[in-house]
Amino acid sequence: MNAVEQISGYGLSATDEPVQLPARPEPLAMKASETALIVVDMQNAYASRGGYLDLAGFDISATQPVIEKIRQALGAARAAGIQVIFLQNGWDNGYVEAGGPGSPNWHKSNALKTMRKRPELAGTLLAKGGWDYALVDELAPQPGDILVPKPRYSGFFNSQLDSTLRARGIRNLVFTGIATNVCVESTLRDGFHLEYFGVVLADATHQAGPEFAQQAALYNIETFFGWVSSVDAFCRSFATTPEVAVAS
Ligand SMILES: NC(=O)N/C=C\C(=O)O
Repeated sequence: MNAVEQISGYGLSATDEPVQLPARPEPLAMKASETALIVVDMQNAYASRGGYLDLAGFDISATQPVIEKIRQALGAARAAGIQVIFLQNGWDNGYVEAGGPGSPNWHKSNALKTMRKRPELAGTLLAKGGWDYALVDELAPQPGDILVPKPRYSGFFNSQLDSTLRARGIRNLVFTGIATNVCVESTLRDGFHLEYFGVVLADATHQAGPEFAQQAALYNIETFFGWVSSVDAFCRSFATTPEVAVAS
């Protein structure tokens, strides 16, 4: 699918008071109506055994808890009337959108390199319409969510993400997904330059590569490009029912 798709459905919640999201290096004030939860590339390619990252030799053994954390964040976002946007990375099944040897993407994409090394995989990795490209079953888009296809690491490049956000008055982007150090960070950085406030829910993300890549990405985001928070903090901040105090 090439076009942005909105699954028919829900509207915004009645209350739209600003909340203070606990975050590093400081809390961030945001209104639900000006905020989107961005789910980056939660496709079989990045989160499932037998998907692209796994076949290319990256460790994906810790992605299941990330899926569960994203599910929690999605529940809180939808209940609070926060727009949910899924990014989906990949190309047509002839790989025209991937670029040929004239594109750095052709040289750096580990999916394309893996298919060149293993010709029996040709046409399978990140190809629209295939299992590898599909979102993981646990995170199927719901009515009201928006699906934005993208052909490069940054969700803002050659996609309809920016216009989709601006048309809705959205200026805060809450990031989840895989990989923290590639598509999450690339999208958050481009968002920074387009004047979006970017927050990563760290426990709802996972790196491609060693653990230090996760820490480096989070350090960069916290220090230069945005804020770092957690799923628990996000869910509590936007909870639609007041918490009941429990006596200890
Ligand atoms: N979704 C991502 O962060 N992707 C990382 C690598 C790739 O797509 O080759």
